[in-house]
Amino acid sequence: MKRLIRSFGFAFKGLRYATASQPNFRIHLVLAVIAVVLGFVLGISFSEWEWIVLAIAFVLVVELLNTGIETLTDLVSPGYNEKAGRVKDVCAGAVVIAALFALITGIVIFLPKLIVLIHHAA
Ligand SMILES: Nc1ncnc2c1ncn2[C@@H]1O[C@H](COP(=O)(O)OP(=O)(O)OP(=O)(O)O)[C@@H](O)[C@H]1O
Repeated sequence: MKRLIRSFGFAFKGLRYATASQPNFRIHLVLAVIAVVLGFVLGISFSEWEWIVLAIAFVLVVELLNTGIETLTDLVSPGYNEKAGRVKDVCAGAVVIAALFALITGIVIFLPKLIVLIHHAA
């Protein structure tokens, strides 16, 4: 049990580091909060919540792995190295794919409901 609590402590240290050092991670956290608030306000269904939670977790996990690999790359190759650059570019590509997935999920779920809401308000 003590080991488990210690492991959670390290994990939270990693999350704190990513939040403090990565502006992109903070932006994704803010967008996640906005998506959750919109989910409650628009009263989305259970299966829609599943997609939103999946999209949020997917983006944050990919962003964390990107941060970890970036840090490791800087450790292994502090100077200029073409391959180090390629590693970071590929990881950045993974973040873009995850973010696009989340954006499309958000549009598919929220946009029709927002349009109905705006029509009712007008
Ligand atoms: N050691 C290196 N050798 C060659 N090119 C590098 C190196 N480090 C970074 N680069 C290039 O610069 C780009 C930006 O790298 P950087 O380390 O600044 O990450 P970043 O995009 O600022 O990431 P983040 O904003 O998530 O911290 C990389 O995608 C890569 O193309």
